[in-house]
Amino acid sequence: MQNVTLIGFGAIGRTLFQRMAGVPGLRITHIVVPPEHAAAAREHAGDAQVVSAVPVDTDLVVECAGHQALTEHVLPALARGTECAVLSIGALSEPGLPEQLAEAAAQGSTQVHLLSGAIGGVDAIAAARIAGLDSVTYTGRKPPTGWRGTPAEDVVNLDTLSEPTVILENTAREAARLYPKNANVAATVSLAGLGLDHTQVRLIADPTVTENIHHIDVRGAFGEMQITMRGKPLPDNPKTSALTVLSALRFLHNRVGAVTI
Ligand SMILES: NC(=O)C1=CN([C@@H]2O[C@H](COP(=O)(O)OP(=O)(O)OC[C@H]3O[C@@H](n4cnc5c(N)ncnc54)[C@H](OP(=O)(O)O)[C@@H]3O)[C@@H](O)[C@H]2O)C=CC1
Ligand SMILES: O=C([O-])CC(=O)C(=O)O
Repeated sequence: MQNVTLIGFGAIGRTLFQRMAGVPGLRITHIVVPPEHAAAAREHAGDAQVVSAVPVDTDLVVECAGHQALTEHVLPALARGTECAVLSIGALSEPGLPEQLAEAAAQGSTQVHLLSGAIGGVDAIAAARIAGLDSVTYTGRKPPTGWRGTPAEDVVNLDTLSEPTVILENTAREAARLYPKNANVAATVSLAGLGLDHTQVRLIADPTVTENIHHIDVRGAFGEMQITMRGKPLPDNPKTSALTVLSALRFLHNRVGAVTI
């Protein structure tokens, strides 16, 4: 039995926790939340313990909390030798953080896994990179509700928007800096491919759609690839596609399955 600690108990953490019930070979034993959320989290945590730090004897950590959790919890866990899987990939746009994660994992002789989250095709981009990539572009399109609480509110009036409107056209690094909760896919695609400074990103607020739509165009020595994902958002967080939870579940299933895919 592998003991798993979740960091974060928001839209992803709660859904993942519910879906993990009954998965053989794995159990979520601890959930790390900010102290002010501890009482509310205990109401939904079942037998898992709600704590403020990752326990030293956990086998595996899954982060679904945000930028701060990477420095506060993931770096020390890796340095102690605990394997970690990360969903807040947008946070890796902070200069130095990818190197810090790599150094902490090396110090602990373990690995940090950057999960594919809301997007598919990360395996293909990372494989194609080996032979050389010419261009990687990413377009993220969400309904106006998906942009609430972000700098998009200074660019357009989300309440009255009547047609698709580009709110950012820049590099993946700039997209992740300005829209950390909406540019995880941009950061993932970049880290698999040409890097944050060489991946072009367009973010669009679109009142005509109800899904989170991710489109990737990749060209290189391998050929070409175009992927469009139309992800249904989680009911608790319109910024987050439901597939993100499933990508973490896939990772966990692969930890214990005799065959991994
Ligand atoms: N890789 C991908 O494709 C995707 C990644 N994500 C990322 O996954 C993460 C979780 O998303 P989601 O569940 O939708 O977000 P939510 O905002 O619903 O939940 C995140 C929770 O983590 C808590 N939290 C923040 N900091 C810490 C910390 N240091 N330690 C423990 N808990 C903390 C938050 O508390 P509080 O509200 O008080 O801050 C909140 O309760 C986000 O970073 C998001 O950007 C999301 C979608 C796709
Ligand atoms: O669709 C999602 O789940 C989240 C998203 O756009 C992103 O963070 O890039």
